[in-house]
Amino acid sequence: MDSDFDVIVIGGGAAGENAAERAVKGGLTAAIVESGLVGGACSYWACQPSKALLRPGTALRAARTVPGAREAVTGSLDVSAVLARRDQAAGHWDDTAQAEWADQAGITLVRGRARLSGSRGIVVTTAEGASSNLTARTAVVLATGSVPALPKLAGLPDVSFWTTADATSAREVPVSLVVLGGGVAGTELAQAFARLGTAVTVVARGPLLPAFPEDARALVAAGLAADGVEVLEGASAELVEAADDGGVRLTLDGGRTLEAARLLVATGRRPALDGLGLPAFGIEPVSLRADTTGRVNGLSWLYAVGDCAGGPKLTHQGKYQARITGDAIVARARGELGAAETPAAWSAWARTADILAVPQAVFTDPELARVGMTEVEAWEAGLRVRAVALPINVAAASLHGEDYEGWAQILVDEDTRTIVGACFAGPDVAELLHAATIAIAGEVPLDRLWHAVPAFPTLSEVWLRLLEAYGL
Ligand SMILES: Cc1cc2nc3c(=O)[nH]c(=O)nc-3n(C[C@H](O)[C@H](O)[C@H](O)COP(=O)(O)OP(=O)(O)OC[C@H]3O[C@@H](n4cnc5c(N)ncnc54)[C@H](O)[C@@H]3O)c2cc1C
Ligand SMILES: NC(=O)c1ccc[n+]([C@@H]2O[C@H](COP(=O)([O-])OP(=O)(O)OC[C@H]3O[C@@H](n4cnc5c(N)ncnc54)[C@H](O)[C@@H]3O)[C@@H](O)[C@H]2O)c1
Repeated sequence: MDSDFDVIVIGGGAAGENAAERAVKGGLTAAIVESGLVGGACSYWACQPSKALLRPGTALRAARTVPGAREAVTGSLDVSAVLARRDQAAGHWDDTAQAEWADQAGITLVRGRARLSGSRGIVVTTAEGASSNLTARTAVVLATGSVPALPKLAGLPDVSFWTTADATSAREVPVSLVVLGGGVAGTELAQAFARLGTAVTVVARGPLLPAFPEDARALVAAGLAADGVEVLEGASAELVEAADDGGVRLTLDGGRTLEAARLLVATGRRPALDGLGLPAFGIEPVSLRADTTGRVNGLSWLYAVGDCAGGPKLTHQGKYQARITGDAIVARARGELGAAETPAAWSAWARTADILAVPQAVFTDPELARVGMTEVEAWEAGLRVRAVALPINVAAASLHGEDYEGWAQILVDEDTRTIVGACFAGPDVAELLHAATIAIAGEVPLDRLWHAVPAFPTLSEVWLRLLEAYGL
C-alpha cells in the first residue's frame, strides 16, 4: 500500500467519506483512516437506528388518526420486529458495504487510529498495536466526529448508564428509563422507548428542546405526554446511585428521587479531538476554529469537517462542509483558489450555509423542523425582522388525519424582504423544510415566493397562508 496520498482524511463517518470522495472526484488521491466502522455514528449509533426506532410508532399513530385505517389497527407495536428493522437500518453493525463503496470510489481505506506526527505526517496504530506512517502531500482533513459530553454528576462514574449509542443499539427495551437531557437526542429517544412500552421520565435542566420556539415545543410536549412520558423541565440531577434492584436512583435538586431500570445520559456532545496530537501545532483539543473553506486555526494544510469542526453537529451539514472543503482542497491544489484567499460567500468553496441556512428536523411525533435564524438570533445580528406565525390549518391537514395540529413560522428581513428563518411543527412537517432552506439559501424575495404556488391539497399550502398573513 502507498504511504503517500494527496489528501488523508482521519475518520470515515459521513463527513470524512464525503471529503475523500470530493478530493478523488477532483483528481487527487485520498485515503481514509478509520479506527471503528466506516460510515461512522450516523449509520450505526445515531440517525439511522434512532429513526428506525421512531418510525414504527409514528406510522402506527398516523394510521390511528385516519378513520377507515384506524379500524384496521388492532394491535400494538411488535417490539422484536421494530428492533429487527433497527438492526437492518444499522447495517447489522457491519461496514463491509461501506468499505466496498470506498474501494469503488477510488479511496484507500486504512484501518487503525490516526494521530498527527508532524506537518502532513500521520501515524496509524492498529487494534493489534502495529504502527505505520502516512504522509499527505496536500492536506489532512480531521473528520473524527464527536463524543458524549458527560455532566459532572455525583455518582455517575460509579453507575452503569446508557449513552445515546447504547440506547440506539439496545438489545432490550427496559421497563423504565430516566433520560438526562432534554435536547434533540434525549427527546427523540424518550418517545421511541415510551412507544415500545418503557415508562420514561425526562429530566431537562431548562425547557425541552430549547432551540425551538415555544409554540413548536408545546406541540412536542403534548405528543410526549400523550405517550405517557413525564417531562421534568427546569430540573437538575444532583446525585445518581445504583438501586437495590439493579437499576439507578437519581436525586433531583428539590430532593425528589427517580428510580428506573436504566439511565440514558443525553446531555450533548463535544468534538472528538483527544489523542490527535493537536497541541504540537498549538491547537487546544477543545474546539477548532475552521474558516469558511474548513481550514483550521490558520494552518495551510489542516482542515476539519463534521462534528469535530466545531459547528453544527448534523449529518447533512457535515456532508455539506465536506463537499465544500473537498472542493476547496482541490481548487487550492490546482491553483484556482489562492492559499491565503478567502472565497466569496456562497462560492463553491465557502461553507456559507453553515452560518445562514442550517436545517434541522427533530423526528419526534409531531415533528419539528427549523432552518436559518431564530427571532433572537436575527435581532442579535442586527436584522430588522418580522415574525409571522400561524397554526397549520389547511385542507391537507384535515385530510392528513383527524385533529391535525401544526404550527408554522417565517422570519422576514424587512429590509431585504427575504426569509431568514423558518420553523414548522406538526406531523410530517420535516418534508416542508427544504422549501424554506431553498428560500433562505436562494435569498428569494417574498414577491417572487408569491409566485411559488403550493400544490393542493398539500401541507405546503401553509406557505400561501404565511405569505397572506405577512400581507401579500
Ligand atoms: C442519537 C443521535 C441521533 C442523531 N440523529 C441525527 C439525525 O437524525 N440527523 C442528523 O443530521 N444528525 C443526527 N445526529 C448527529 C449525527 O449523528 C452526527 O452529526 C454525524 O454522525 C457526524 O458525522 P461525522 O462524520 O462528523 O462523525 P462520525 O460519524 O462520528 O465519524 C467519525 C469517525 O471518525 C473515527 N475516528 C475518530 N477518531 C479517529 C482517529 N483518531 N483515527 C481514526 N478514526 C477516528 C470514528 O471511529 C468515526 O467512525 C444524531 C446524533 C445522535 C447522537
Ligand atoms: N434529529 C436530529 O437531527 C438529531 C437527533 C439527535 C441528535 N442530534 C444531534 O446530536 C447532538 C447531540 O444531541 P443531544 O441531544 O445530546 O445534544 P443537545 O445539545 O441537543 O442537548 C443536550 C441537552 O442536555 C442538556 N444538559 C446538559 N447538561 C445537562 C445536565 N447536567 N443535566 C441535565 N441536562 C443537561 C442541555 O441543556 C441540552 O438541552 C446534537 O448536536 C444534535 O444536533 C440530531
